[in-house]
Amino acid sequence: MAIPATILTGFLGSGKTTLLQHILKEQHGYKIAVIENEFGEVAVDTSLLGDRATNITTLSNGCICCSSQNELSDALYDLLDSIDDGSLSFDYLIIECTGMADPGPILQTFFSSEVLSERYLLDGVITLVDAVHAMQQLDQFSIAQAQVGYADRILITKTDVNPDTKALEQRLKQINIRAPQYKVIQGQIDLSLLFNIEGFILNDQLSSNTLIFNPVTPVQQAMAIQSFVIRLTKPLELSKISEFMDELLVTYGDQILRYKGLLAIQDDDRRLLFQGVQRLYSADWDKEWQADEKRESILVFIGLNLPEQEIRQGFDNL
Ligand SMILES: Nc1nc2c(ncn2[C@@H]2O[C@H](COP(=O)(O)OP(=O)(O)OP(=O)(O)O)[C@@H](O)[C@H]2O)c(=O)[nH]1
Repeated sequence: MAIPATILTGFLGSGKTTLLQHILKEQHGYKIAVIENEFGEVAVDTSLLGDRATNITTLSNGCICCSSQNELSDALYDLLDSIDDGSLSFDYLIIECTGMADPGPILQTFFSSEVLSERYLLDGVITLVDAVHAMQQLDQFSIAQAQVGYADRILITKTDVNPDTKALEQRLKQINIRAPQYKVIQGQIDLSLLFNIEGFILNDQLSSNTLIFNPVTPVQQAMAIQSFVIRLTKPLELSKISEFMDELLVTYGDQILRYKGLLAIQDDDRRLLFQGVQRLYSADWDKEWQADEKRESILVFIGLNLPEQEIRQGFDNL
C-alpha cells in the first residue's frame, strides 16, 4: 500500500506549524510522519545527524518527526528504509515546507523515481494564506502566488484578527479557481477536509461549484499566477490533444503549474481524465458518459502569465 503524502505550504508566518501542532495532537487514528523541509537551507555537518541523512524522532502519541538537511528524496528514502527494517511504522506523511519554498520541485520529487512514485501517493497540496498579510505578500512575491497556484485546498488563517476576507477570497480564486477555500483559526479544522483528497489521482473531481466563478477584474501585476477554465462541447480528437499538449508543454512547461481535465473524445463513449504538474502529465480512460450527463470537456489551467487566448484557441482548433 502506497503511503499518502500531503504537502503543507504557505508564506512565512501563515500558520503552517500551528496547523501541524493541531494535526499532531488530534485523535484521528492515523500514524503520521512529518518531514520538516529545511532542505538545503543551512549546511549542517551530516556527522551531527549520524549515519542517516534524516533525523527521526517519535512523539509520545506515535507521530514521527523528521528533519533533514539533505534533499527531500533522501528523507523519503530514509523513511522507507526505516519501514522496511521494522524500526518505524506510519500510514500518512505530511511535509511542511518552509515559507519561501516553491512547492513545484517538492511535488516533482514524488515522481522522480519509480520507487518514490510507487511507494508514496501524493495526495494533495494544502496552502495556508494569512488573512492579515496575504494581499501584500501576493503583490510582492511571486512565490506566494505559486504556493496558492499549486493548492488543492486553501486555508485562510488569522480570520480572528481580520474577518473581512472577501477581497482576498476573490483574489485567491483568480489565482486558483480549482481549490476550495476554508477559514481556519489557530489551526482548527476538520482533518477529513485535508486528508485523502486525491488531488493528483486521475479523477473527475474538478469542484464544479468553484468553476462557475468568472473573474471580473484582471490581475494587475506583470508576474501573475492565474487560472482559467475551458469548456468545449464538441468532442476532441485524441491524437490531436497529445500533439497540442506536447507543443504547449515544450513552450510553456515552466509556467503551467497544474492542470486537470475531463474530456469528451470523438468516437469513444468513455470519459478521458487527465491531469498534470508542469511538464509531467498523465491521462486515462474513465467510465462511460451517462445518459443524464452533459458530454462536454472541462479543463482547468493554473499558471504564470499563461497565454490564455492561445491555449483556448488551440483547444478550439482540435
Ligand atoms: N491570531 C491568530 N494567530 C495565528 C493563527 N494561526 C497562527 N497564528 C500565529 O501566527 C504566527 C505564525 O504561525 P506559525 O504557525 O509559526 O506559521 P508558519 O507558517 O509555520 O511560519 P514559518 O515557519 O515562519 O513559515 C504564530 O505566532 C501563531 O501563533 C490564527 O488563526 N490566528
